Amino acid sequence: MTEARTFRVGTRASRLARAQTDHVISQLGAPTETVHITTEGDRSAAALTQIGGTGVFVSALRSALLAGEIDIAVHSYKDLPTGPADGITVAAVPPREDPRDVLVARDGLTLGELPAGARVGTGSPRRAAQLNALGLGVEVVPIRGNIDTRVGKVTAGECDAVVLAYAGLRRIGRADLVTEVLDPIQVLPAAAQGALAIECRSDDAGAVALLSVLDHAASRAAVAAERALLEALEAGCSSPIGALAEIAEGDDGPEIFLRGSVTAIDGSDAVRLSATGPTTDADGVGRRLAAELLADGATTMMGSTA
Ligand SMILES: NCc1[nH]cc(CCC(=O)O)c1CC(=O)O
Repeated sequence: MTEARTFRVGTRASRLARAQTDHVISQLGAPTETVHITTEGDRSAAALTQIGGTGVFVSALRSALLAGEIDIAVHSYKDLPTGPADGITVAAVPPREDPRDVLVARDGLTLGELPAGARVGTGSPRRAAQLNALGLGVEVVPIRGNIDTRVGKVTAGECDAVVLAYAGLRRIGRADLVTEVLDPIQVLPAAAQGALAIECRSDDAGAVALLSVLDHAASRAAVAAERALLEALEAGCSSPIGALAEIAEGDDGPEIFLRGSVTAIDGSDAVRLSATGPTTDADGVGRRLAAELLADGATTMMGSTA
Protein backbone atom coordinates (compact mmCIF):
# COMPACT_ATOMS: atom_id res chain seq x y z
CA MET A 1 0.00 0.00 0.00
CA THR A 2 1.33 3.46 -0.93
CA GLU A 3 1.29 6.32 1.53
CA ALA A 4 -1.63 8.73 1.02
CA ARG A 5 -0.64 12.01 -0.65
CA THR A 6 -1.17 15.19 1.36
CA PHE A 7 -2.81 17.93 -0.75
CA ARG A 8 -1.73 21.50 -0.01
CA VAL A 9 -4.72 23.83 -0.19
CA GLY A 10 -3.98 27.53 -0.68
CA THR A 11 -6.23 30.17 0.83
CA ARG A 12 -6.31 33.89 1.37
CA ALA A 13 -6.25 35.05 4.97
CA SER A 14 -9.70 36.67 5.01
CA ARG A 15 -12.44 35.21 7.19
CA LEU A 16 -14.55 34.39 4.13
CA ALA A 17 -11.69 32.73 2.26
CA ARG A 18 -10.78 30.62 5.28
CA ALA A 19 -14.39 29.59 5.86
CA GLN A 20 -14.74 28.57 2.22
CA THR A 21 -11.48 26.64 2.22
CA ASP A 22 -12.25 24.86 5.51
CA HIS A 23 -15.65 23.86 4.15
CA VAL A 24 -14.09 22.36 1.02
CA ILE A 25 -11.36 20.59 3.01
CA SER A 26 -13.99 18.98 5.27
CA GLN A 27 -15.47 17.34 2.19
CA LEU A 28 -12.23 16.05 0.69
CA GLY A 29 -11.43 12.42 1.20
CA ALA A 30 -7.68 12.92 1.55
CA PRO A 31 -5.16 14.44 3.97
CA THR A 32 -4.69 18.19 3.46
CA GLU A 33 -2.47 20.99 4.64
CA THR A 34 -3.58 24.65 4.51
CA VAL A 35 -1.18 27.23 3.08
CA HIS A 36 -1.95 30.94 3.65
CA ILE A 37 -1.26 33.18 0.67
CA THR A 38 -1.27 36.95 0.99
CA THR A 39 -2.36 39.03 -1.99
CA GLU A 40 -2.08 42.68 -2.92
CA GLY A 41 -5.85 42.82 -2.49
CA ASP A 42 -5.55 41.81 1.17
CA ARG A 43 -2.87 44.42 1.88
CA SER A 44 -4.12 47.41 -0.07
CA ALA A 45 -6.55 49.97 1.28
CA ALA A 46 -7.37 51.17 -2.26
CA ALA A 47 -10.74 50.43 -3.83
CA LEU A 48 -10.67 47.18 -5.78
CA THR A 49 -11.61 48.97 -8.97
CA GLN A 50 -8.46 51.10 -8.61
CA ILE A 51 -5.97 48.26 -8.16
CA GLY A 52 -6.98 46.23 -11.17
CA GLY A 53 -10.25 44.57 -10.24
CA THR A 54 -10.90 41.32 -8.44
CA GLY A 55 -8.13 39.54 -10.37
CA VAL A 56 -5.67 40.63 -7.70
CA PHE A 57 -7.11 38.09 -5.27
CA VAL A 58 -6.79 35.32 -7.79
CA SER A 59 -3.36 35.77 -9.34
CA ALA A 60 -1.36 35.02 -6.20
CA LEU A 61 -3.18 31.72 -5.67
CA ARG A 62 -2.73 30.77 -9.32
CA SER A 63 0.97 31.60 -9.26
CA ALA A 64 1.36 29.40 -6.17
CA LEU A 65 -0.46 26.57 -7.99
CA LEU A 66 1.75 26.81 -11.07
CA ALA A 67 4.89 27.08 -8.92
CA GLY A 68 3.90 23.84 -7.16
CA GLU A 69 3.66 25.56 -3.76
CA ILE A 70 0.04 24.46 -3.43
CA ASP A 71 -2.07 21.78 -5.16
CA ILE A 72 -5.56 23.18 -4.75
CA ALA A 73 -6.99 26.72 -4.68
CA VAL A 74 -10.49 27.65 -3.56
CA HIS A 75 -11.90 30.85 -5.05
CA SER A 76 -15.18 32.75 -4.91
CA TYR A 77 -16.10 32.09 -8.53
CA LYS A 78 -17.38 35.67 -8.81
CA ASP A 79 -13.79 36.89 -8.36
CA LEU A 80 -12.33 34.86 -11.27
CA PRO A 81 -11.63 36.73 -14.52
CA THR A 82 -13.60 35.26 -17.43
CA GLY A 83 -10.57 34.17 -19.49
CA PRO A 84 -8.99 30.71 -18.97
CA ALA A 85 -5.70 30.32 -17.06
CA ASP A 86 -2.99 28.31 -18.81
CA GLY A 87 -2.15 25.07 -17.04
CA ILE A 88 -5.01 25.42 -14.53
CA THR A 89 -8.44 23.82 -14.53
CA VAL A 90 -11.60 24.38 -12.49
CA ALA A 91 -11.86 20.79 -11.28
CA ALA A 92 -14.99 21.32 -9.19
CA VAL A 93 -17.93 23.70 -8.85
CA PRO A 94 -19.64 22.55 -5.64
CA PRO A 95 -23.39 23.10 -5.05
CA ARG A 96 -23.93 26.83 -5.15
CA GLU A 97 -24.92 28.89 -2.11
CA ASP A 98 -27.85 31.32 -2.35
CA PRO A 99 -26.76 33.73 -5.13
CA ARG A 100 -28.87 36.73 -4.03
CA ASP A 101 -27.77 40.04 -2.57
CA VAL A 102 -28.99 41.08 0.86
CA LEU A 103 -29.48 44.26 2.83
CA VAL A 104 -27.90 44.68 6.25
CA ALA A 105 -29.58 47.77 7.70
CA ARG A 106 -29.86 49.49 11.05
CA ASP A 107 -32.94 48.81 13.14
CA GLY A 108 -34.02 45.85 11.02
CA LEU A 109 -35.01 48.11 8.12
CA THR A 110 -35.81 46.88 4.60
CA LEU A 111 -35.00 48.83 1.41
CA GLY A 112 -38.56 50.13 1.22
CA GLU A 113 -38.44 51.33 4.83
CA LEU A 114 -35.24 53.36 4.45
CA PRO A 115 -35.97 57.08 4.75
CA ALA A 116 -35.22 59.44 1.85
CA GLY A 117 -31.55 60.40 1.92
CA ALA A 118 -30.53 57.24 3.78
CA ARG A 119 -26.91 56.27 3.13
CA VAL A 120 -26.56 52.85 1.51
CA GLY A 121 -22.98 51.61 1.22
CA THR A 122 -21.60 49.48 -1.58
CA GLY A 123 -18.38 49.39 -3.57
CA SER A 124 -19.96 47.53 -6.46
CA PRO A 125 -20.97 49.51 -9.58
CA ARG A 126 -23.59 46.81 -10.29
CA ARG A 127 -25.24 47.23 -6.88
CA ALA A 128 -24.98 51.02 -7.01
CA ALA A 129 -26.55 51.20 -10.48
CA GLN A 130 -29.44 48.92 -9.57
CA LEU A 131 -30.08 50.74 -6.28
CA ASN A 132 -30.14 54.06 -8.14
CA ALA A 133 -32.53 52.59 -10.73
CA LEU A 134 -35.04 51.66 -7.99
CA GLY A 135 -35.68 55.38 -7.41
CA LEU A 136 -35.86 55.09 -3.64
CA GLY A 137 -34.28 58.47 -2.99
CA VAL A 138 -31.44 56.90 -1.02
CA GLU A 139 -27.84 58.01 -1.35
CA VAL A 140 -25.44 55.32 -2.54
CA VAL A 141 -22.06 55.79 -0.88
CA PRO A 142 -18.86 54.00 -1.95
CA ILE A 143 -17.37 51.69 0.68
CA ARG A 144 -14.70 49.01 0.55
CA GLY A 145 -13.15 46.32 2.67
CA ASN A 146 -14.03 42.79 3.68
CA ILE A 147 -17.42 41.70 4.94
CA ASP A 148 -16.71 42.58 8.60
CA THR A 149 -15.45 46.05 7.62
CA ARG A 150 -18.54 46.73 5.54
CA VAL A 151 -20.97 45.51 8.18
CA GLY A 152 -19.07 47.71 10.64
CA LYS A 153 -20.12 50.80 8.65
CA VAL A 154 -23.71 50.14 9.78
CA THR A 155 -22.79 49.35 13.38
CA ALA A 156 -20.71 52.55 13.53
CA GLY A 157 -23.54 54.64 12.05
CA GLU A 158 -21.54 55.65 8.96
CA CYS A 159 -24.15 53.99 6.74
CA ASP A 160 -27.82 53.26 7.31
CA ALA A 161 -27.40 50.03 5.34
CA VAL A 162 -24.98 48.05 3.20
CA VAL A 163 -25.63 45.57 0.39
CA LEU A 164 -23.69 42.30 0.49
CA ALA A 165 -23.77 38.82 -1.01
CA TYR A 166 -25.98 36.47 1.03
CA ALA A 167 -23.49 33.66 0.35
CA GLY A 168 -20.60 35.43 2.04
CA LEU A 169 -22.59 36.12 5.22
CA ARG A 170 -23.91 32.57 5.33
CA ARG A 171 -20.45 31.10 4.91
CA ILE A 172 -19.00 33.11 7.81
CA GLY A 173 -22.03 32.26 9.94
CA ARG A 174 -23.51 35.77 10.04
CA ALA A 175 -26.78 35.32 8.12
CA ASP A 176 -28.47 36.69 11.27
CA LEU A 177 -27.36 40.20 10.22
CA VAL A 178 -29.58 40.16 7.13
CA THR A 179 -32.55 42.51 7.33
CA GLU A 180 -33.84 41.82 3.79
CA VAL A 181 -33.03 39.32 1.05
CA LEU A 182 -33.20 41.32 -2.18
CA ASP A 183 -35.38 39.88 -4.91
CA PRO A 184 -33.43 39.40 -8.16
CA ILE A 185 -36.24 41.36 -9.83
CA GLN A 186 -34.90 44.41 -7.95
CA VAL A 187 -31.21 43.61 -7.72
CA LEU A 188 -29.85 40.95 -10.07
CA PRO A 189 -26.74 39.29 -8.57
CA ALA A 190 -23.26 39.27 -10.13
CA ALA A 191 -22.32 36.42 -12.45
CA ALA A 192 -21.26 33.36 -10.41
CA GLN A 193 -22.13 34.98 -7.07
CA GLY A 194 -22.48 32.33 -4.37
CA ALA A 195 -20.50 29.72 -6.34
CA LEU A 196 -17.01 28.40 -5.61
CA ALA A 197 -14.37 27.47 -8.18
CA ILE A 198 -11.89 24.86 -6.99
CA GLU A 199 -8.78 24.93 -9.14
CA CYS A 200 -5.77 22.66 -9.56
CA ARG A 201 -3.06 22.15 -12.18
CA SER A 202 -4.56 20.64 -15.36
CA ASP A 203 -1.92 17.88 -15.39
CA ASP A 204 -2.40 16.89 -11.74
CA ALA A 205 -4.54 13.78 -12.28
CA GLY A 206 -4.63 13.00 -8.56
CA ALA A 207 -6.08 16.40 -7.63
CA VAL A 208 -8.49 16.38 -10.59
CA ALA A 209 -9.84 12.98 -9.48
CA LEU A 210 -10.06 14.01 -5.81
CA LEU A 211 -11.95 17.23 -6.62
CA SER A 212 -14.26 15.82 -9.30
CA VAL A 213 -16.52 14.21 -6.67
CA LEU A 214 -17.38 17.70 -5.34
CA ASP A 215 -18.58 18.91 -8.75
CA HIS A 216 -22.29 19.79 -9.09
CA ALA A 217 -23.43 19.77 -12.72
CA ALA A 218 -26.33 22.22 -12.33
CA SER A 219 -24.17 24.79 -10.50
CA ARG A 220 -21.43 24.44 -13.11
CA ALA A 221 -23.93 24.98 -15.96
CA ALA A 222 -25.54 28.00 -14.28
CA VAL A 223 -22.18 29.66 -13.71
CA ALA A 224 -21.03 28.83 -17.26
CA ALA A 225 -24.06 30.62 -18.74
CA GLU A 226 -23.61 33.67 -16.50
CA ARG A 227 -19.90 33.96 -17.20
CA ALA A 228 -20.36 33.47 -20.95
CA LEU A 229 -22.73 36.45 -20.81
CA LEU A 230 -20.14 38.53 -18.97
CA GLU A 231 -17.36 37.48 -21.34
CA ALA A 232 -19.42 38.25 -24.45
CA LEU A 233 -20.15 41.71 -23.04
CA GLU A 234 -16.38 42.04 -22.53
CA ALA A 235 -17.11 42.97 -18.95
CA GLY A 236 -15.79 42.07 -15.54
CA CYS A 237 -17.09 42.07 -11.99
CA SER A 238 -16.64 45.86 -11.81
CA SER A 239 -19.24 46.46 -14.54
CA PRO A 240 -22.90 47.25 -13.80
CA ILE A 241 -23.98 43.85 -15.09
CA GLY A 242 -26.26 41.37 -13.37
CA ALA A 243 -26.56 37.72 -14.43
CA LEU A 244 -28.50 34.89 -12.83
CA ALA A 245 -29.13 31.43 -14.26
CA GLU A 246 -31.62 29.03 -12.74
CA ILE A 247 -31.84 25.38 -13.71
CA ALA A 248 -35.13 23.48 -13.98
CA GLU A 249 -35.97 20.04 -15.33
CA GLY A 250 -37.46 20.37 -18.83
CA ASP A 251 -39.07 17.82 -21.17
CA ASP A 252 -35.72 17.16 -22.86
CA GLY A 253 -33.46 17.39 -19.80
CA PRO A 254 -32.25 20.24 -17.59
CA GLU A 255 -32.99 23.75 -18.88
CA ILE A 256 -31.32 27.07 -18.12
CA PHE A 257 -33.35 30.20 -17.44
CA LEU A 258 -30.83 33.05 -17.66
CA ARG A 259 -31.58 36.65 -16.76
CA GLY A 260 -29.20 39.48 -17.58
CA SER A 261 -29.17 43.20 -16.83
CA VAL A 262 -27.07 46.19 -17.74
CA THR A 263 -27.81 49.37 -15.78
CA ALA A 264 -26.55 52.91 -16.19
CA ILE A 265 -24.54 53.86 -13.09
CA ASP A 266 -26.88 56.73 -12.27
CA GLY A 267 -29.87 54.41 -12.66
CA SER A 268 -31.37 56.50 -15.45
CA ASP A 269 -31.50 53.61 -17.92
CA ALA A 270 -31.46 49.81 -17.86
CA VAL A 271 -31.79 46.81 -20.15
CA ARG A 272 -33.07 43.54 -18.71
CA LEU A 273 -33.63 40.42 -20.81
CA SER A 274 -33.77 36.66 -20.39
CA ALA A 275 -32.98 33.59 -22.47
CA THR A 276 -33.46 29.86 -22.14
CA GLY A 277 -31.72 26.78 -23.48
CA PRO A 278 -30.46 23.34 -22.52
CA THR A 279 -27.66 23.07 -19.94
CA THR A 280 -25.59 21.33 -22.65
CA ASP A 281 -25.48 24.75 -24.40
CA ALA A 282 -24.78 26.94 -21.35
CA ASP A 283 -22.16 29.06 -23.13
CA GLY A 284 -24.46 29.54 -26.13
CA VAL A 285 -27.32 30.73 -23.91
CA GLY A 286 -25.02 33.30 -22.28
CA ARG A 287 -23.59 34.53 -25.58
CA ARG A 288 -27.04 34.84 -27.18
CA LEU A 289 -28.36 36.87 -24.26
CA ALA A 290 -25.29 39.12 -24.40
CA ALA A 291 -25.92 39.79 -28.10
CA GLU A 292 -29.54 40.68 -27.36
CA LEU A 293 -28.53 43.02 -24.53
CA LEU A 294 -26.03 44.75 -26.82
CA ALA A 295 -28.64 45.07 -29.59
CA ASP A 296 -30.94 46.63 -27.01
CA GLY A 297 -28.51 49.43 -26.14
CA ALA A 298 -26.36 47.91 -23.37
CA THR A 299 -23.13 49.35 -24.84
CA THR A 300 -23.86 52.93 -23.88
CA MET A 301 -24.53 51.91 -20.26
CA MET A 302 -21.36 49.96 -19.59
CA GLY A 303 -19.35 53.16 -19.44
CA SER A 304 -15.60 53.16 -19.09
CA THR A 305 -15.26 51.07 -15.92
CA ALA A 306 -14.72 47.92 -18.10
N1 LIG B 1 -16.64 41.13 -3.91
C1 LIG B 1 -16.00 40.29 -2.94
C2 LIG B 1 -16.73 39.02 -2.76
N2 LIG B 1 -16.43 37.93 -3.47
C3 LIG B 1 -17.30 36.92 -3.11
C4 LIG B 1 -18.15 37.42 -2.14
C5 LIG B 1 -19.25 36.72 -1.47
C6 LIG B 1 -19.38 35.26 -1.71
C7 LIG B 1 -19.80 34.90 -3.11
O1 LIG B 1 -20.44 35.67 -3.83
O2 LIG B 1 -19.51 33.76 -3.48
C8 LIG B 1 -17.79 38.73 -1.88
C9 LIG B 1 -18.41 39.64 -0.88
C10 LIG B 1 -19.66 40.36 -1.35
O3 LIG B 1 -19.86 40.59 -2.55
O4 LIG B 1 -20.47 40.73 -0.49
